[in-house]
Amino acid sequence: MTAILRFEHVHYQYHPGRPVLKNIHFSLRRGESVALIGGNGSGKTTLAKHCNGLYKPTSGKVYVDGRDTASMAISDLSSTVSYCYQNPDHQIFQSTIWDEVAFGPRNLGLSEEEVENRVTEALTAVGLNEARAEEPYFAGKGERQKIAVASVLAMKPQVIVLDEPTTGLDHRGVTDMMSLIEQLNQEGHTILMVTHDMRLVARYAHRVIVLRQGVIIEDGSTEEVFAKPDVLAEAQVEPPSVTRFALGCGWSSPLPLTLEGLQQRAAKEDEHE
Ligand SMILES: Nc1ncnc2c1ncn2[C@@H]1O[C@H](COP(=O)(O)OP(=O)(O)OP(=O)(O)O)[C@@H](O)[C@H]1O
Repeated sequence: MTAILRFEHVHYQYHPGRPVLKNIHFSLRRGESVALIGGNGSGKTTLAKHCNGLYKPTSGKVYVDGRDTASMAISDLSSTVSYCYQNPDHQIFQSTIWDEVAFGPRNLGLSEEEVENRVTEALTAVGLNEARAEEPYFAGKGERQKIAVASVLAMKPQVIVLDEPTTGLDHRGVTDMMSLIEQLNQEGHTILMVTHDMRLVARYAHRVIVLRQGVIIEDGSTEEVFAKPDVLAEAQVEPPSVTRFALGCGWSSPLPLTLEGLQQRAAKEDEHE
């Protein structure tokens, strides 16, 4: 797999002398499903907003499909990588659901027929095609979240960056949203998901990047990272109960965890909820 997104020694500060991201260096390969985790204020959203050029590094480089984001507009990058806001209300601004989802494809200069096709496909994927004429602001939180995801889908980006996509959703909403994200990944989209929900990480991510105070302190396969409770504790991340269960059995670290085992147990816990 080749790199579709590459951070090279990225530093970022909102205020001089107060760096929020420090020497961030990693690549995402095509088709990966990666979770970005860390405690509150560790820099996850700031990092995520660099992926599509919303933020430009204070120093260092971000490359999207080999192109330096520093010299590109968000609109030029949006067909390759799209960022889905943590709060859908930061993203939604049109008066109907259809217009909201059509906004991005229209900006790409596509024909009205192609725009219609993409909107229908994206709204169908999130189960909202019937509601296309409604006003997004009257939709519930789960539906607004889906509208925001549909808007990203309609751009057909190769990389989808999702910032806490399940926040505020009920159990059914979380299951629907995660099934959709899993399906997109299986169709070949690269996924980078910011989340505090370690059970979702155990079930859906193949790789985990751990941030602490703006520094990547771990980057590895999900089973490798969850086998390091000391790293998770350092990052102020509560390990999923599946790894606590394994630790409780007295297994020595590194734990004999497999991705399949993690996924199965996380799925079982979901069913029992
Ligand atoms: N617009 C801003 N201006 C100034 N400082 C900011 C701004 N946005 C975030 N910060 C600061 O940057 C640091 C990283 O914030 P960020 O939101 O990226 O972290 P996070 O890991 O996503 O947090 P959370 O899990 O709480 O969403 C925090 O100290 C935060 O206060």
